[in-house]
Parts: sequence; C-alpha cells; structure tokens
Amino acid sequence: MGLLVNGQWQDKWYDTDNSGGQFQREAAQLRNWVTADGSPGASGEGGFAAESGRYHLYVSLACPWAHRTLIFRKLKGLEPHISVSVVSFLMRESGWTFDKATGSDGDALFGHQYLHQLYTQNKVDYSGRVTVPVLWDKKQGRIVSNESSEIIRMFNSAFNAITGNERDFYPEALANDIDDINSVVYDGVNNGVYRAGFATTQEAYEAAYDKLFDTLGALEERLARQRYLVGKHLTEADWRLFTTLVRFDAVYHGHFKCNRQLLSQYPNLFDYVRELYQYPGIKDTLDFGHIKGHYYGSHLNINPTGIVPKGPDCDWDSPHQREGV
Ligand SMILES: N[C@@H](CCC(=O)N[C@@H](CS)C(=O)NCC(=O)O)C(=O)O
Repeated sequence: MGLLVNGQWQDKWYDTDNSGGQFQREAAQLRNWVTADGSPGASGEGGFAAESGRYHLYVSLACPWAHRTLIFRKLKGLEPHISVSVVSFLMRESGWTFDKATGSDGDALFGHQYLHQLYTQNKVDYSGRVTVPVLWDKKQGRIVSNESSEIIRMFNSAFNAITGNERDFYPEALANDIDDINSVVYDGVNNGVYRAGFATTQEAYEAAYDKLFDTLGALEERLARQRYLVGKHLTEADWRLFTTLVRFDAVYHGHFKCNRQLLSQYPNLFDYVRELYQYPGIKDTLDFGHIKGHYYGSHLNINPTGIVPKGPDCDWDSPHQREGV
C-alpha cells in the first residue's frame, strides 16, 4: 500500500493522524470523460470520442469500485469494444502489481510490472494514490479517468451508437432520485465499510459502524416496499450498492469488523443481492478468490498472518423472491 509523490513510489499506509483516526478517502484526480463525439464531459478535457478498441480498462477483481465498471461493460455490451487488464489480488508494498503468480493476467498494453508505472507514464511527476479502476486511452496514450462513478456513466451512454445497446441505468427522469440514494449509500455503505475497516481509533470505528448499520437498516426497510432502490426500475444505484453488499459476508463482516449482522441475516437485502447476482452476466464479473485473497492478504496491519478464511459458504444461486415486491 502506498502512493506516488512527485512521481516517486512511497510505501505508506493511509494517514489518519490528523483526522482523529478516521479514514478519509482521497478524491480521484483524473476526471475526463469519453463522450459520443469527443465533446468535453462534466469535467476535464474533451477529445475522448467513443470508438471501438480505443480504450483499455485496468481493474482489480477484488475492488468494489472497479467491479462497477466491469458490470457496466458487461451490461452495455462493451466487452468487444473495451479491453481489460486485471491486476494481482495482492496489494502490498508496491501497490497494485501485474504479478501473474497472484491472479493478474498481466498488463496487456505495456507489460508494466506495477500499476504506478501507468500513472507516471500518464504524468511523470504524479502525486497521489494509485487506484483502480483506470480507463486508458490508447490513441492519446493517457488516462481518461480513475473515478468509477464517472466511468460507469460514460459506459452507460457514450458508446450506444457503437453497441446499439440503449439500456439506460441513469434515466433522466430518475436522475435526482438516483443521485440522492447514491449519496446515502456512498457515505453509509460503500465508503462506510472502509471507514470502519481502516479506522485507527475506537471512536472512529464505532461511528462508522453505527452509521453503516443504521443505513443498512433503512435500506432493508426500503427494499421491503420496493423492488429496487428507486422503485420499479433497476438503475445505477442498485449496481453501486450491489458491489459492496456482495462482498459483505466474505470480507467486510470479518476483516473490517462490520459484524453486527451478516448480509444473509437481512431478508430483503439478501434476497435483493441474490437477484442482482443472478442477473444475466453478472456472476461472470465476480471472483471471490480475488476478493478474499486481496483483503485478508493485503492489509497485513489488520490481518498480520495474511491467512484467508475458508468461509463463508453462500448459495448465491438459491432462488430469490423479488418478483413479488
Ligand atoms: N474514487 C475511486 C476509488 C477507487 C479506490 O479507492 N480503489 C481502491 C481499491 S478497492 C484502490 O485502488 N486503493 C489503492 C489505494 O488507496 O492506495 C473510484 O471510485 O474509482
């Protein structure tokens, strides 16, 4: 675990000294947008037009943020158009690597050993964390974006003329509702599990834990009344919640000490996550070996032996009852 400082790699854990032991996530810095015609998006520069074969996605199969982008690549029929490299599940002193012995399929574009080399290839004196996912533009030889929430919006609409896939997970009419619930889910759940797991004081951990389980309680009630987070329509908001919840019992409950309840003890949430898991194509985007191997094997300050628990056994394929909600 580490970061780049003026282009130099430093092996450093997150700094929680000045935040009362709270983990504070650094905002992603590379925020350009691919658009249908290359016009500028909501931030950054223009010049990134949607084209088949032009973009390459770097992901970890362990990471819930990167997982969103793989889900959208799948749902929007982008697999033939956007290539992918998977990093090793282990992220230790050199950060994300392309070590094939631990689950990477290698860096398909440059044969780099470390992901931080891609960041310095993009900007030689880059300072900041080296995170996945990364969307790379092969034509300009630079990073388009390292912000998953924006990459999935690009995938949702920018390539429609190429794929003919018009499925819309962020429809205009629901955009405000989606944004509202995304913010609740991000604070309480997506980032909430990390705030519990990476806290370095008891107070910071308990505050994150309480907020997480308050939010899960509210979501459990909401999903008793409606099939999806914003009603009848399956949207981006559901996929963003899914990638955290599907990892919950395997890693966050144990490794991040989010152990008031298991996901499988929430009838509605568990049923809902099973429905999403069973959605065509989605299980292909999941690898529990990478997920468990990453969390338990990478954060040796939390789990010094690096031992990966064998359980839990979960039957994700057991039938759900969500049609009736
Ligand atoms: N805002 C980013 C967050 C991505 C992120 O934090 N990814 C984690 C993996 S789950 C990472 O690469 N962490 C490395 C680090 O923080 O040094 C996004 O959503 O794309």
